[in-house]
Amino acid sequence: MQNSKTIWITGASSGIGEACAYQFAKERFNLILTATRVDKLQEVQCTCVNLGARCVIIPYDLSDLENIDELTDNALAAFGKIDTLFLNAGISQRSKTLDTSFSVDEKIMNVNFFAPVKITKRILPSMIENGGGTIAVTSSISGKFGFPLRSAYASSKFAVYGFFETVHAEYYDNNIRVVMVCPGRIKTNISYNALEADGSKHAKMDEGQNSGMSAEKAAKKIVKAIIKQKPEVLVGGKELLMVYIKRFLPGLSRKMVRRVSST
Ligand SMILES: NC(=O)c1ccc[n+]([C@@H]2O[C@H](COP(=O)([O-])OP(=O)(O)OC[C@H]3O[C@@H](n4cnc5c(N)ncnc54)[C@H](O)[C@@H]3O)[C@@H](O)[C@H]2O)c1
Repeated sequence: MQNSKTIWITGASSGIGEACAYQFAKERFNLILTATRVDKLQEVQCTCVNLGARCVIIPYDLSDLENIDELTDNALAAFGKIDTLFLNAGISQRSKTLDTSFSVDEKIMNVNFFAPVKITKRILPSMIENGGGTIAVTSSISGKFGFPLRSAYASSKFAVYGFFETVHAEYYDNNIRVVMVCPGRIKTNISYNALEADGSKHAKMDEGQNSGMSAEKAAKKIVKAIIKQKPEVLVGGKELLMVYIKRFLPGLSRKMVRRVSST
């Protein structure tokens, strides 16, 4: 039977977002999927429909902040309401702070932080009017501690924690629940699509990424946490230990991070 709930997932054309789309399709959510690549989104849509879900795609480049209100209005119109918003689209970085052009810093902040902020400001009033909703946001363990070659990326992932923990505190009484998704290393295209100092693509599958948890396994855990409206879900392998080392032994954490190879 069709679930009457609707979810909008950004970054649904590959990796974590794609794998989560299939899990939500199996749960019979109505799906709205956004990412840059139309052809990939169409393939994901086709699989979701075959799994029994209703699915609409809205391709969009989230580095374009100007037209986000229109994008959001289109997403709201697709099924008449959005119960769950999963702000998952993201772009990573592979360049040292001083080498990175400011336009790369800006692009990463726009896609990973300002686009989610703008979308949320447009969606939240309708969620409140409908009696509540869930906002899930993909941060990262890089949103808990700095990491070599990730100055803008880590900043954007710290920033979403600050913004969305605040949204949770402010709108809890309106029945709004925020789920912070915090992956460690998941085997996706993230390193391939990461930006170098000049904005070109890293275009490599990094060793650490390659040995990460599969997107499918991560998605099962993430989707369960979103449906149960858990405050936070950490997914990955032994790298997640760093979160606890940072919390309880910050000096040791800094020493360990300094020694990490640059990928
Ligand atoms: N893979 C990991 O190890 C890992 C670890 C921590 C956090 N994350 C986060 O998980 C999220 C998903 O990444 P992934 O690992 O699945 O990588 P991925 O590269 O496979 O997927 C990224 C998705 O975001 C979309 N996207 C990127 N730039 C966009 C833009 N300008 N406009 C619209 N969509 C855009 C892509 O089209 C794609 O659908 C990201 O926010 C990433 O930062 C991933």
